[in-house]
Amino acid sequence: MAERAEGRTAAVGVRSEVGRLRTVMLHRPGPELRRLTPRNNDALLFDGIPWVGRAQEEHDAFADALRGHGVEVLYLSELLTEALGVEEARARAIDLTCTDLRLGATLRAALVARLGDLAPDELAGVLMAGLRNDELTGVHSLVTGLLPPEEFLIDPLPNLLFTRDSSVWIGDRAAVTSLAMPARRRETQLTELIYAHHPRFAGVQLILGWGAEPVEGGDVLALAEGVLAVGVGERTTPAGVERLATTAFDLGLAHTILAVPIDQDRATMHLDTICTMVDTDAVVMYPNVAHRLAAVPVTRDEGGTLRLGPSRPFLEAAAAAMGIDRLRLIDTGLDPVTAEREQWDDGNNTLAIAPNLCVAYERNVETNARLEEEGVEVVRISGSELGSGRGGPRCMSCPVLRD
Ligand SMILES: NC(=O)NCCC[C@H](N)C(=O)O
Repeated sequence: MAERAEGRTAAVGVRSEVGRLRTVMLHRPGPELRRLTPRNNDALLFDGIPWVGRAQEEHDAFADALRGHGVEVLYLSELLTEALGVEEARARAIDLTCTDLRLGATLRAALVARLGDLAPDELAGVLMAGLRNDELTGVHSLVTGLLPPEEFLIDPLPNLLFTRDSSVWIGDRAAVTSLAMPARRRETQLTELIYAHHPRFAGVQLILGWGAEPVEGGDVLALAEGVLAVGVGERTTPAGVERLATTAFDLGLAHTILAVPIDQDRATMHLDTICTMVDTDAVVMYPNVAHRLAAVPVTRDEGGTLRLGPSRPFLEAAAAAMGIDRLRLIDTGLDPVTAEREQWDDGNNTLAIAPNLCVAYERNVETNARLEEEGVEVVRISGSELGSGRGGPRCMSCPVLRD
């Protein structure tokens, strides 16, 4: 529980994937998406050039669907702007942004001064959308003179949309993650500023932190109280799992971590691209991997040493760690081609609002139909533009409070 500045108490904490969702942090896509071009979209981890206005409409509908189910929606950009009203946060933001070695001393000094003159909302805007060389007028340095006009002096962060990855609540702690891909690394500086300085999160203790062994929130599933599944693949590394496990055990936040090796592919970049929970004892999973997904239980012995158990089929290992007889697999039963198409379009990336109630992209018609046949109510949202960044409803949401 955290004390708000004005003395009221803001509830925080996540101990489940499916407990009723009370508060969530989203990021409404903004000017940072307008930075995407056919020349930079691959490096910026988008598979196309989204129509920004339509992406915003789709995102507004997503947020409305959540509010319609009683969920409080916090926006990352608003939290960031408010956090930057705190002088210490502002100084740190400018300092971190301007350490970039591409800048050189002269330009760095000029940028520090220029950013220091901005109001909190303007500064937040630059931190999110970046700054092109030709947008910095009136500064003459060797670096600005030699760099092409379209070069970014501060990189844009179009993947802020995927708030799932840049922080994750484990119990009542906010874990600031450490993102693997260069295009996303700076995002966690912003989430750290929010949690460290926004009055809403006063008193919340942070764990992990940016710039360390990679752990991404999309790989972390809170299967049950004290049990986390953590994907190990393109993003979260074995060393990241070691740090997460050590931290969670030290703080009594978990007793078992299931390390789940996943293919090192873009299509399966995070565990939540192939498996999400839809009930306290049920998951929906990409059928093309369901038969071979395995988990290695990580525990700690009394001497404090991390211990790896034998690798077992994921469902078995998860049920054992959760202390239940069986973790049900909602088998989408799709033929491999349809399954592959719908997985690519984040059909398995559902966001639970409550047990047996989830948000999913409408385009994954067959996966959604199977979920409904199994008694899971599906709130459908459009994601034709949002999906071009390869992320679905779970990726686009960071739960801050769940029952
Ligand atoms: N949890 C998720 O799977 N997040 C989706 C992240 C998509 C983003 N374009 C990325 O490549 O990191």
